[in-house]
Amino acid sequence: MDEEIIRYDNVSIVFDETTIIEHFSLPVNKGEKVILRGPSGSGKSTLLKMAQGYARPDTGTVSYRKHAIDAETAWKIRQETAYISQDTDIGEGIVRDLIAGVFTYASNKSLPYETSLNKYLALFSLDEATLDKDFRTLSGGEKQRIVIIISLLLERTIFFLDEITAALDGRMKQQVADYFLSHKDWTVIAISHDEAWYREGSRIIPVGGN
Ligand SMILES: Nc1ncnc2c1ncn2[C@@H]1O[C@H](COP(=O)(O)OP(=O)(O)OP(=O)(O)O)[C@@H](O)[C@H]1O
Repeated sequence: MDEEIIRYDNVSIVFDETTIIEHFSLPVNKGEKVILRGPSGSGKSTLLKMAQGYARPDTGTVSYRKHAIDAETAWKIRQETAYISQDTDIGEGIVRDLIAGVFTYASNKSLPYETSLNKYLALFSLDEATLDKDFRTLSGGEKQRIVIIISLLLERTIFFLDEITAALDGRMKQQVADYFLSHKDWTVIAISHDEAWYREGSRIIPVGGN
């Protein structure tokens, strides 16, 4: 039987008296690859934020594994899912130290991330020398790939991806999209305008007026 991960049920949200999202409904089952497509300002990022409890609908409900999202479930969701955005402002310092810092948190401590790190660097065409650079000196595309790698090292299987390939070149857009789309068990809700995400097996969901 299909295992429901996220469900938007008749969700509406109003900001500053403007209705941004109106009567949006979408069930997302385990393993589905959902691509949200819509004009700028149509509320795509807000929908992803709702799925992690960072935004609340004015009417309707958003559920995670059949439980309406509230403060308690939001905490659990953030432990179990990964949100990656195109905002790569994750801090300063040497890349290797930044990555190590993520794994000093109690909840991530048991993950043997070092064994996977080199595999991901190679997969996304980053030199090992990148680890010894100051994060601030990396290009936008390099920063984006490091942020993606950190999320992958956390070994989550539910991903909310907000335009994560926007700063990458054509070949790398494809490489990253392929990686997320190819894992059968992973549940992915991605916002992207890049063609790399639009392919057989992806479920394209229009948001707003398109
Ligand atoms: N917390 C907030 N308070 C007020 N307005 C907000 C808030 N969050 C989002 N908005 C507004 O809601 C609208 C939708 O924003 P959102 O970022 O969800 O759109 P989007 O479809 O992801 O846009 P883009 O494709 O440009 O990233 C925008 O006009 C934004 O300014």
